[in-house]
Amino acid sequence: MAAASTGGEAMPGAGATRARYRRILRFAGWNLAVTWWYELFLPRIGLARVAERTRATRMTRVAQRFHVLAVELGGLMIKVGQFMSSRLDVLPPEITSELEGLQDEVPPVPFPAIRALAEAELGVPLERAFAAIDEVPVAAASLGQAHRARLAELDAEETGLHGVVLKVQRPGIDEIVDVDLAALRKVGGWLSRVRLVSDRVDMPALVEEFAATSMEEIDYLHEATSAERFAADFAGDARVAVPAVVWERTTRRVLTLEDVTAIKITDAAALREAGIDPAEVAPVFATVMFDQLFGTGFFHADPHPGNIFVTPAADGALGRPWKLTFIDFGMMGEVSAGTRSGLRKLLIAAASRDGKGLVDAIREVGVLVPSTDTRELEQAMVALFARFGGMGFAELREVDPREFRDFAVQFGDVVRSLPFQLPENFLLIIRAMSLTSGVCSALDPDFNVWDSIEPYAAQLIRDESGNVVTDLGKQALEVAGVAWRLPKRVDAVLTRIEDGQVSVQNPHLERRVARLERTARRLLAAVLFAALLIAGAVLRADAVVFGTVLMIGSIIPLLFALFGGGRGR
Ligand SMILES: Nc1ncnc2c1ncn2[C@@H]1O[C@H](COP(=O)(O)OP(=O)(O)OP(=O)(O)O)[C@@H](O)[C@H]1O
Repeated sequence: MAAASTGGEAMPGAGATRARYRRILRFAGWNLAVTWWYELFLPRIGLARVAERTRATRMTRVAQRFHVLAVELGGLMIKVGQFMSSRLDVLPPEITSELEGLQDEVPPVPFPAIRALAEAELGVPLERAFAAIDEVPVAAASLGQAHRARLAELDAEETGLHGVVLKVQRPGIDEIVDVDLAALRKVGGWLSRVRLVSDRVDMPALVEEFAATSMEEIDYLHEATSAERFAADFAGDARVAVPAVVWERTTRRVLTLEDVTAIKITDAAALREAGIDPAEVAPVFATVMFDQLFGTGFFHADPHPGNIFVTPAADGALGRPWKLTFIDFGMMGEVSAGTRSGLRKLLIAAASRDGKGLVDAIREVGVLVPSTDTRELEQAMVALFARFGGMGFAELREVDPREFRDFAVQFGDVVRSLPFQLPENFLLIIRAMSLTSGVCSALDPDFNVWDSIEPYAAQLIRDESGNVVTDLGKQALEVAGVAWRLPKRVDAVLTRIEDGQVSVQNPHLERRVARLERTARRLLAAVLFAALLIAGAVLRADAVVFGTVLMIGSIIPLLFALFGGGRGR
């Protein structure tokens, strides 16, 4: 792309830095002024219709201009674009879909500049550190680029590694990030003085959240630590491999990792050639991802096909014929204990068709601003359960799909009118889930990713019943509050647990918990339905892809398991 000249620029001087800062502010200032004119001034003089009529075109144009600016400036502006494209909860679809395609469209840095930076960082000439380096990068991104290399003999002996991949940051990226963050803070300050924005988004917090992620991304020591944490989480697990970090050749700006190039996970032809059935990879991949989300709580938030290899075992030495090898630990997410507790409540509320409880749980998860008036949302939830909640599988099949869609659109309006803001870790979870689901369907179109979640939902229910047993005093009232609405079987068990009739030692408890687990399958469907519908609605029913996919996705588990015969045993 011709405009990409400054994206690859090395070491900006003070003049260039100032120019960059001014350019970002000019862009933001101009677009804010135009938006103010249309959205605030025109309605005041009775011309609201003009603002409405031109809104979609204006938004598209702003996004297109930002796209050009981001590609031209590189640095954090690309990340800002990617970040905005994922904020489907707060930004209009005209902006998010235009920026969705914004990839790292920057040219690679010429090798001499990469060499200079790597040598300054490592403190030795590259010839001493490496036996060979491929000067043509494997990949070039806005913050750094990757080169294949071979370790020098001594290092190779010490580490047992030969082939490595060397990730080197773009020279001057620190200064660029500083300038970009300073400009963003300024723009964030402007925006937070606009009521329309400050009512919906905590702008300074959002900028700081973005700044923190960006600072982490330009710290390769952080990525190396994440790689090792992820490796430790799966230590001894024959399904997963992680490249080793060559710490001697790693600094904040240079990351040296074992070269683990293997078969790209979605390369069906190569998998078959290696004697691996792609359909057998899908369930393993799904479980490994859910183990992270529901088990360790530390998850890979960017599991796109380019970041996962399938590594065939040399002569079956791995204990299984192949492994999944993850790379790129720059974007990791965590599922906190608070989130898990909120999700548990969501599960119970959805299962008990408790619209108000569901809204409370959503609030607890931190998705709704505390002062929000949620009556309309509660009504929508109640209507949702009233309309579809009591139907059998056969009946649901008879429902005209347009009715689902109409309901979703109507529901979407209610949700959109609320000050929703998905916390960053939720966006990462949704991102990880949707990438996982995409990879799985590429591997096996018949594979139902929701099947793999069942055991985890069962575990959540098990945890919940554990809480009831161990923390009776605190929980009893709360549980009693929802228990009457629970499906009969769950209700009976919970009541007995509450009454102290079932103790931890009680041999019947296991059986009862096992029954709860089976019931969880039904609960799961309800939760997935509600959660995905909410997510879909929050992410806008009218967004070209994501929202719609989630909306449709939300119907599937509902049809599939909520009232599906035979699954509850
Ligand atoms: N350990 C490794 N073994 C083999 N190839 C690797 C390894 N690490 C990185 N690569 C290659 O380099 C490319 C870029 O690496 P990585 O994804 O880590 O960088 P990035 O700058 O975070 O890129 P992005 O965020 O755009 O995916 C990968 O797509 C892969 O082709």
